[in-house]
Amino acid sequence: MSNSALFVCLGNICRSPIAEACFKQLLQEKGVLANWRVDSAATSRYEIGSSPDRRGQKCMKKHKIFHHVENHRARQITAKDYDEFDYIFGMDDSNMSNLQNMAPKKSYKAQLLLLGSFDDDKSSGGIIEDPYYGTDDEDFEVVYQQCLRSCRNFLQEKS
Ligand SMILES: N#Cc1ccccc1-c1cc(NCCCN2CCCCC2)c2ccccc2n1
Repeated sequence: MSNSALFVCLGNICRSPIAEACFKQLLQEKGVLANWRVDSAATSRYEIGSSPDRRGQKCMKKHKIFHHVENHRARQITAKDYDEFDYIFGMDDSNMSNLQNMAPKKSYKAQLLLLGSFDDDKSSGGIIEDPYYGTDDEDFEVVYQQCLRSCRNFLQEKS
């Protein structure tokens, strides 16, 4: 059974830490978290070393999932990640094209997947928008709900 997933967004401080935390929470509820390696990363170098965005922290604390990523510090994806992870999830089309362009020239293990493609609510067209310039908690709550539905459906499809 494949057991490693990397969640990726532009800066690794807003969307991908929330997705990582949702995925870990679902695995913990299923009693299989110990079987998985789960992490998150950025396509850019914008925020390397930064903690998750404070608005995202607030949202994750509200949903009691911040403990899964409270020690996370933003990092940029590496070529090694493409051979170490079974699944690499991007959040939007820009992430997906960056992931394709940053991939090693040779073949690699990871499947590159748009996380929102697993969301049964199709109103966002599978895109989890960047909330960085979002002005309130609502934007982060929308990201959280999209990530939770998508991660839940992905795990159901896998089992
Ligand atoms: N870029 C863009 C962009 C476009 C549309 C919506 C959001 C963003 C946006 C902007 C950010 N940082 C501000 C610009 C950073 N500097 C850009 C020029 C190089 C030096 C760094 C973000 C930081 C962390 C996570 C997500 C972010 N997302």
